[in-house]
Amino acid sequence: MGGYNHIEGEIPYIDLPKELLESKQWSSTTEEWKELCGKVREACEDYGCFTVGYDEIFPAEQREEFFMCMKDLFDLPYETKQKNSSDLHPANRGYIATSVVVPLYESLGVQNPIYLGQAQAFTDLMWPDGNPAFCRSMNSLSRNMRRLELLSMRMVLESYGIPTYYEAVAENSVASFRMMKYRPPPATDEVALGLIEHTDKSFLTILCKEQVKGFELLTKQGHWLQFSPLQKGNFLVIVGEIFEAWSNRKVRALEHRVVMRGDKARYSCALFMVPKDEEMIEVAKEFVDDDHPLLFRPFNFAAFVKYYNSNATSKNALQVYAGV
Ligand SMILES: O=C(O)CCC(=O)C(=O)O
Ligand SMILES: [Fe+2]
Repeated sequence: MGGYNHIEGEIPYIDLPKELLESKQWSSTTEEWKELCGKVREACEDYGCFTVGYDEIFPAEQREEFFMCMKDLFDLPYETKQKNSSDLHPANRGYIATSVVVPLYESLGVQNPIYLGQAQAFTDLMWPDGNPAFCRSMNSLSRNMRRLELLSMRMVLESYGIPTYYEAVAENSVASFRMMKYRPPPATDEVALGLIEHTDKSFLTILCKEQVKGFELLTKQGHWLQFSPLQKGNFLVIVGEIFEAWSNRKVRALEHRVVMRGDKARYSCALFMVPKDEEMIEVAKEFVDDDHPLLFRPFNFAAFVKYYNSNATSKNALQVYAGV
């Protein structure tokens, strides 16, 4: 397996040039562009994830500022956080409080904070007296993550020779932003599950991490690998189940979990590229032939989420729900 800039702890690191991230024109015929698209695709197929650096465009200070804001958010009273609610999408658009099921985990989801109005509405809900720093910071971080998400998607499609799907995928998806806090285990020498192993219900997920360990991923060889804070790249691009289905399993959804050790709380945030509720997910015809029979029947995204939410303990929910 070749071609990655760097593999540390078995996760590929891909150096996406600053110009590419800044540019609005993501199409090119140069060899360099093609080669880079190939690397992104290979990472999605072989690993289900890759890391990228992003410091020039989104400096560490700005990320740190947002993580400070997030601490204030989770310090708000339960009653306030609970105002952010959603029946169909508790994880993507609502508040998940710590409970017996997830004793260390707490999260708040916001739909499309890449738009200032949406970021403002959430901020007003949490801080009726205002919190402009939070609003600005969430809006700017999520916009940068969305840019990275769209670019990654574009590059994979380009590498498969089907860039024309890009517009539809981008337009028919929403940017679901989720902020998470994990409490440390009750005793410092204890190791405790922060978030159970799962694959994301997204096309792609961009994860931004603070310097507290805990993210673990299942390698193709079947062992759990800790994502080291020293690993190059501050953003992790993760393949989700929807992309796996749409590509007829050409790309692989990454199984991951969070394991808490030590005495520090952990904060993280992620942007999920999820289909709009009404969207039908249908395997792209280019991925089906005599050697690659159709693996998933067309399914509606919201109906699948509803099924998953009521059968959350079932593994391989998508396979059970939409597998041929
Ligand atoms: O907090 C993390 O690092 C991972 C979160 C995650 O996997 C998720 O929200 O789907
Ligand atoms: Fe996840």
